Amino acid sequence: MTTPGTRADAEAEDLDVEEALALVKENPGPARSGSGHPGSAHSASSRARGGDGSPAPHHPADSHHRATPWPEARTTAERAARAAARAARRTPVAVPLDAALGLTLAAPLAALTDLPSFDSSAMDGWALAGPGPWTVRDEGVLAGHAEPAPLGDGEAVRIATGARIPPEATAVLRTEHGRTDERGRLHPTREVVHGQDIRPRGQECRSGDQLLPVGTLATPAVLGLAAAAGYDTLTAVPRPRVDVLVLGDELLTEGLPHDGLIRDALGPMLPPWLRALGAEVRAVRRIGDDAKALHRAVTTSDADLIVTTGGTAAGPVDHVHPTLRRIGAELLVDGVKARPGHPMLLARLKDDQHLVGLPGNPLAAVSGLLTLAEPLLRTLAARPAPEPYTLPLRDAVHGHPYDTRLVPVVLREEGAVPLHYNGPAMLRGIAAADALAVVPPGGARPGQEAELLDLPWATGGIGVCFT
Ligand SMILES: Nc1nc2c(c(=O)[nH]1)N[C@H]1C(S)=C(S)[C@@H](COP(=O)(O)OP(=O)(O)OC[C@H]3O[C@@H](n4cnc5c(N)ncnc54)[C@H](O)[C@@H]3O)O[C@H]1N2
Ligand code: MOO
Repeated sequence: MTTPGTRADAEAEDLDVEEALALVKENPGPARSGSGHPGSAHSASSRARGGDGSPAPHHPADSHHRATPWPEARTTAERAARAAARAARRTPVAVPLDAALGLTLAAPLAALTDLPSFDSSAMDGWALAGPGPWTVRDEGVLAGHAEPAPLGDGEAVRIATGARIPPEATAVLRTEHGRTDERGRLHPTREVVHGQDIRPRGQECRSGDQLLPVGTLATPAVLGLAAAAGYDTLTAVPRPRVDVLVLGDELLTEGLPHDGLIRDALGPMLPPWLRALGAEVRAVRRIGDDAKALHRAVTTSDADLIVTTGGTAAGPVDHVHPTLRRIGAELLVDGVKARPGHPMLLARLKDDQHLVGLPGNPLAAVSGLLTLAEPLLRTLAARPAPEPYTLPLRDAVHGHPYDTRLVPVVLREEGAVPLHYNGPAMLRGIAAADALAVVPPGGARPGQEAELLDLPWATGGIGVCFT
């Protein structure tokens, strides 16, 4: 059976995606002070929040003049996605349940059946009619079997949990609450209440009842409920499609680094991470430092988002800016006051197509992923923004004078513990981390609250599913 919310009328379907998007709160902004991790045992303290919601100090160097403050960069990415989703008039899709994990419902989940759909036994035991003792039928009733014959007064039948209740039955007696005498008659060992252990048809819902609204995230439990309620497919906001372009002539895809060549760390890291952010990754292409190939790859892609890695700076083979200029792309974010990752960028290629340029340094790429790609993909996928939260930092963290720092931390009872090996070219810290702490310009004292960005595998939420 197909989801009833899948309508032929394209206009109506567009409205459904709009509706799903509208339900997604705008970025709630800076983390509230003293807000502990929503799902952790950490209690909140009451210090001022982390992040750099306050205006960044004036930067003296003009090298930095275009750079966007970190919080604003995230808001810009989210707004760009809202505009793109409107422009693209994206139509909801009918997705089989086994492929729908992590999608957002674009139609309400209305029950296609009563639940339970028939009166059923809640326990293994006997279905009874009238007061005992009862004569017990020879043949029992199992789950999934045809409707049993009606019971006469004083009659009982063996019944399994989930089996259909025979017509005229008045109660179910659990196996452990009945005994049969030498003549085979059944006696209760405790009082029998009318209707006990019978799940009446429609107890959980009636056909047509709304079970979940538009905008609900398809969690494993939602998939289970949808199946129980008769669905084979869900009507969902389509996953944003992403193409990944890995730049750099120095990159190897296997073996040990040699002769100045290094392993590509981003090709293996980005696709599963992007999927955890709600994307469908279609292609991962290694472009080298070839401006022509980059131009071709960008202009022939029909992805909602192109993610490039490397080539964002101003070196001789940094082709991202020249390519964007050549195709007349609009730079929405050209550098962010963030460390690592300050050369990250966001460009609008078409009304419904964007490009996120991640710096080549691997931790700088992570920073760009969470600063620009995460809000963009989350919004396109109509996923709700994670509730911002703060925790005290166990140790002091050096700050950049003007920029926000994103520092890998592990979350412990005593707060967020900053990790070493957090340089832009290093993945050793982030690979051991639970979250990134947002350290405001100027740094943080021990005990100071810092906003935290959870990593998808550490949230314990839907993000753990790298579908
Ligand atoms: N003159 C300046 N030079 C640089 C600046 C600057 O402001 N002025 N910024 C530095 C910062 S900060 C960063 S971050 C990088 C960003 O550079 P690009 O995005 O142009 O990246 P590349 O130059 O291509 O590579 C940088 C670095 O990362 C390595 N890399 C690249 N791709 C990968 C990959 N897939 N896996 C592993 N490692 C990768 C590459 O070999 C370089 O070592 O620019 C600074 N320079
Ligand atoms: O942005 Mo770069 O990552 O500071 O190294």
